[in-house]
Amino acid sequence: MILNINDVHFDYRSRKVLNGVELGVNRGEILAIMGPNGVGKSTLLKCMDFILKPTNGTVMVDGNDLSKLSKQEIAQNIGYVSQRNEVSRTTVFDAVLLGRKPHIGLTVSENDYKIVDAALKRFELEDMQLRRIDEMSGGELQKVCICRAIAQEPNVLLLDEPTSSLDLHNQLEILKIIRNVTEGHQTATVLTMHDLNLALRFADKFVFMKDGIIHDACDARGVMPEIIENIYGVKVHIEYFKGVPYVIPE
Ligand SMILES: Nc1ncnc2c1ncn2[C@@H]1O[C@H](COP(=O)(O)OP(=O)(O)OP(=O)(O)O)[C@@H](O)[C@H]1O
Repeated sequence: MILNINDVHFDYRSRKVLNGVELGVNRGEILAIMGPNGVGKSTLLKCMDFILKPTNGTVMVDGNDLSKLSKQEIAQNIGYVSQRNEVSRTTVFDAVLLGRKPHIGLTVSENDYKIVDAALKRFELEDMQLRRIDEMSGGELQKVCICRAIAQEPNVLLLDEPTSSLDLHNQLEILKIIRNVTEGHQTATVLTMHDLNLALRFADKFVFMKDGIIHDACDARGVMPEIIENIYGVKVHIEYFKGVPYVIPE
């Protein structure tokens, strides 16, 4: 496993949010963290990147305990895109180049520029590369932030609701890129998402959070109506179309 979370606890002062989370992700896999609002999905992603330090438990990346790594080593291993994208006055090009920061020595290399150019092309952002990110739409900015994380070339990519501002075309395109990168580079992606059907289409594994722990873990075919009802309190049917399961609320 490239990422292993063992017995992770986290409290915001007296408020207990994570209460012994266990999960693992293999190379080449996309894992979707599902669950209702406020259950702790974003908190768990932040603990996986040590933006928040777990009050107990370990996060292991590629066999390394995150608590023993420097900030730069963590950034070489883990890329994180927040649910709330921060806006500065930089251009799209500079914002994506920032993704190379953990790898850059004294100067930016030809290889760094090559990786940035390739990422911009992949995300169809070349024509926008000189635009300022504080003048972009929510969806354009979300694409730039994911593009930057891909240019970072991390072993593990953490994405908090990566498609929340994207139109249908961009949702599918960005998730295809994430799938291709995860499989092609044999890295791992962990994402949170509220759209069950989009997650069922792109993720390999699912964990459902409830009461601060992972309540259910399965692959797409293991997602049963009982799990959805138990987690969200909504009765659903699951139908298959072209081999992909779809969740239909009653
Ligand atoms: N900085 C903070 N200080 C105190 N409590 C917080 C803080 N951030 C989040 N919380 C609380 O911790 C709980 C988990 O929040 P978190 O953002 O991890 O949930 P989530 O599952 O990602 O929710 P959503 O699906 O709505 O994005 C919530 O009850 C939230 O109010």
